[in-house]
Amino acid sequence: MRRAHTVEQVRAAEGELLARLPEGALMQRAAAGLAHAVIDLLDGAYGRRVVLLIGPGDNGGDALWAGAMLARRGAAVEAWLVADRAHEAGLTALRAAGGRVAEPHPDHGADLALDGIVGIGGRPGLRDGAVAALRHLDGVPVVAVDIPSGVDVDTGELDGPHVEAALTVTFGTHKVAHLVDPASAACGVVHLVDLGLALPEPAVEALQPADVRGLLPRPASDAHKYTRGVVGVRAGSAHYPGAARLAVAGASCGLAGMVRFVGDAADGVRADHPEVVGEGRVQAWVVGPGGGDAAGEALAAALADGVALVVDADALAHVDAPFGVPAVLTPHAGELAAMTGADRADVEARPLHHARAAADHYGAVVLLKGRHTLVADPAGPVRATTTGVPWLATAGAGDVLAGVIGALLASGLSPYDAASAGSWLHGAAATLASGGGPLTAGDVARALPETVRRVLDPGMEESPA
Ligand SMILES: NC(=O)C1=CN([C@@H]2O[C@H](COP(=O)(O)OP(=O)(O)OC[C@H]3O[C@@H](n4cnc5c(N)ncnc54)[C@H](OP(=O)(O)O)[C@@H]3O)[C@@H](O)[C@H]2O)[C@@H](O)CC1
Ligand SMILES: Nc1ncnc2c1ncn2[C@@H]1O[C@H](COP(=O)(O)OP(=O)(O)O)[C@@H](O)[C@H]1O
Ligand SMILES: [K+]
Repeated sequence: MRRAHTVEQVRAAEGELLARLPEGALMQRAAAGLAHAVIDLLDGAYGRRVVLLIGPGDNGGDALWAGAMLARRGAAVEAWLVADRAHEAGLTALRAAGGRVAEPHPDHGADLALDGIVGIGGRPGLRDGAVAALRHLDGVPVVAVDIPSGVDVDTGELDGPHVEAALTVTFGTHKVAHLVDPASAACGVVHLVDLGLALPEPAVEALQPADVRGLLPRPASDAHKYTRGVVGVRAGSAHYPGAARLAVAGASCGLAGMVRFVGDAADGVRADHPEVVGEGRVQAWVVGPGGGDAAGEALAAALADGVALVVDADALAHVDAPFGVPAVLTPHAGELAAMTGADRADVEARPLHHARAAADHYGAVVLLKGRHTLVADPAGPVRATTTGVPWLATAGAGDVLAGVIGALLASGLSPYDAASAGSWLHGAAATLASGGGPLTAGDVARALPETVRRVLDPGMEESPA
């Protein structure tokens, strides 16, 4: 599991460790990890040109100490001080290693810039000195120290200018902004340097292949189709028959024992999936994709069964709070805005806030779709999905997602686990189907069994941030 903690949690954990370690030891660990990550990225230090952007606090201290290590290995290192003060011991170390301090200027020839403007002590936005210095670094890859300066660390929100990093090297644990958009999109690849912190339950977490492997249902040796769970799909309409077929395609990923379908598009559904049967008992319903005007009735019919639900698309407009049955609500930003009366732009700017608030309001798991989909439960950390590719932003992809989550719910996973593992698989299937190029929603559904096969193979590595 990738875990992300708040600034307050990090400060408390660091405080305990600082009291036991010699002064400066933690910063040395952080700076050494940072310098190694830079050397990896530059494929060496000797002869490379590195600019350090140095703010007033310990974040700048990390960058200065790392700069000193790079200078000792033969890099030409120049520190630009963008605040009214800078970490004294770090400055002394940089100078002693042959690095120099300079005013920001355009003729630096830098191969890379280190952003040590602010870390977890920073407020959103950047001050003028930092903005002016960054203008000279247009086109130069930036490695953010701990956090791309200017983002809101605990919410992942943006308010004013911020650094766009190619790589972020963080310390001790991930921070919320590394996982939650829009800030996480400014982090680039995120690399964690372990500091040995003892940390409490995280605020946000992201499943890794081993976590998904642990959650996925596997048929027992004496399994039959009913013990594996039956998922029902109530979807589609005369207007949107394709949504029914795509939701069924997701549900037919093989993770449940049987799929039932109720709706107008039964002929098309059976042409795609001859194994799909009609109305009957289910352990979970998927309601809403392409449901049109009949989505309210479909939701009422599914609710009458008293089983777990995935509520998507047109059915979301008929959800009352509190919802009262185990459920996953799967809005995109526009749908969540319509449900709660918020502005769509505000949902996109503050997805963590809105996902959490909606989960509390409805007393249900809310899966807010986006680049990093968020899964909020009324209790427990929010889960962010870091699998997937932008090609997945394609019509019908959400229908497939609803189907997969339904299959996992029917197999016995909790709404929280079904939503987060389903979203992870959906993103991973998109990456597999894309192979770097375009895809359709049907391609994502077809890639699901191979994605499951790969994740069940314990050799699969960590997913990227
Ligand atoms: N603690 C530890 O054990 C370890 C910590 N480590 C490192 O320390 C970092 C935290 O350092 P920190 O606490 O000194 O805060 P930091 O982020 O450098 O900010 C400093 C000052 O910046 C200012 N400022 C605020 N917003 C601003 C803005 N938008 N634009 C410009 N300036 C702004 C504000 O001061 P002000 O000017 O408002 O008085 C604020 O006080 C952490 O991220 C990690 O890198 C590692 O070494 C591992 C061990
Ligand atoms: N930039 C992006 N990168 C990766 N995935 C994305 C991005 N934008 C959207 N997605 C994903 O694409 C899917 C789109 O679903 P949705 O908006 O419901 O489409 P539809 O209603 O057409 O099925 C969601 O799973 C969402 O998380
Ligand atoms: K920084």
